Amino acid sequence: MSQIILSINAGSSSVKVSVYTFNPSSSSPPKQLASISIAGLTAPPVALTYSRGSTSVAKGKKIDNISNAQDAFKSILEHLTSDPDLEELKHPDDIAFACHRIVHGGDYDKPTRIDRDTYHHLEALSALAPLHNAGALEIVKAVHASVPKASNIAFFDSAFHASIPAPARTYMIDPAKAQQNKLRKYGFHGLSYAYIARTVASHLQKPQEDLNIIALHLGSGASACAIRNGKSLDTTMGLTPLSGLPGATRSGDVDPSLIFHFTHDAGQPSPGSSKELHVTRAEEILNKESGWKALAGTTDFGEVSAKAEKGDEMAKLAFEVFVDRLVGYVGSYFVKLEGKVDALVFAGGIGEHGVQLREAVGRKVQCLGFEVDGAKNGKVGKEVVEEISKEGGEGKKVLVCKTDEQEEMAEQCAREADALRRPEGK
Ligand SMILES: Nc1ncnc2c1ncn2[C@@H]1O[C@H](COP(=O)(O)OP(=O)(O)O)[C@@H](O)[C@H]1O
Ligand SMILES: CC(=O)OP(=O)(O)O
Ligand SMILES: [Mg+2]
Repeated sequence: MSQIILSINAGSSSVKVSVYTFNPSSSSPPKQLASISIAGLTAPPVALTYSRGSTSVAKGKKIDNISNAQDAFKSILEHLTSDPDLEELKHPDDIAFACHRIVHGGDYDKPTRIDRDTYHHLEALSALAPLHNAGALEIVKAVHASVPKASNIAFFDSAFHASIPAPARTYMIDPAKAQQNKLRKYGFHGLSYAYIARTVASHLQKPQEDLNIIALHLGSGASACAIRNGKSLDTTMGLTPLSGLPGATRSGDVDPSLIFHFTHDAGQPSPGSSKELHVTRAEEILNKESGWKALAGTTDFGEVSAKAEKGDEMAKLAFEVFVDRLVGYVGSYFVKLEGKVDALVFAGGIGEHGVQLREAVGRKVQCLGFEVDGAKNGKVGKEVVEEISKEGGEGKKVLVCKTDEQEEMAEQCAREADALRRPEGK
């Protein structure tokens, strides 16, 4: 009999949920029934978008009285269970699995059922990533209360990077301190990179074990990943999602001593800090008050690109800083992969929609054998993976991949459903 999977992706300012059905006794992949999101939690208006199959039911509909991830999830569940046309999901008890994207998974390297012990482990881990894990854990609590029959499964954004070798994941600091405080590179966006590796291998008709790519996940948080033989070899985010590339509100890499010249309050708790959620002023400035919002005044990279084209100096600078850092990592990863690269892959909101960004990066990495075709770049369609490189060339492809973290969780959940399901009576 078919079962329902709810895939929940709690971002810093939005909650996205996709609903899937799958048959545990068949090997067919899960089928998406509906997709719903509430965005604008940190910068109102709060807006709901809902589609069922190919029907768009609501797009950016303003909703009131919601300001946190937990309330957003409750409202989403209410919308789904009260939609008369979503016949497979009439009651919370119809949900067999609730999949949660947890950004920081510490040493966890695979999907894990959340029981009392794992929940406490995850709470303790939040100290390493207070800005990223807190919303997701709030939703785990809400699901536990309102969907009591579901098996809750944690999918970690860091798990895909468990294969990064020691020289790339070690910081050159006192090893005893590093071990004691778990200070190392973890890496994030791993669900997205797992999806990219799987779908790009299939597009190139190669076994995933033979796939070598440089993948760029560019959304409000941005990172790059060198993938060798289908596994993560290195990535730009580190102990937390702050390092590496800049983002919408994140600085990316800076000299670590910069913050003491920026503010004398660097180590003080930020005004938004609470007993449960300890965030310093330094973390707040570098995570929430930097990036292209600081330089160009907007978190929307589409707007940065449009303003840059019209000659706005600060938007142009923000655009060029991003390109500068991106091509630096592409060069570095090209060397780490010893030049054996099947494709450069753009993904995430900016990777999918940023025509100017892809063109600008393409121009600078041409020396490595990647050539972006202007016409193809301008008309990327709806396929999961599309080529934007020139025919012929040196055989190094440039691709755009419509990555989907919710679908990746549903796929992995369906594949391992028997092992992940909650034992009877627990
Ligand atoms: N036309 C566009 N050109 C460049 N960037 C765009 C365009 N449209 C959307 N974006 C960017 O995509 C981002 C959203 O990407 P997404 O991967 O969904 O982000 P999130 O990290 O929130 O999951 C937006 O914040 C915006 O910066
Ligand atoms: C890990 C991370 O930065 O996630 P997001 O891009 O969704 O904020
Ligand atoms: Mg994202």
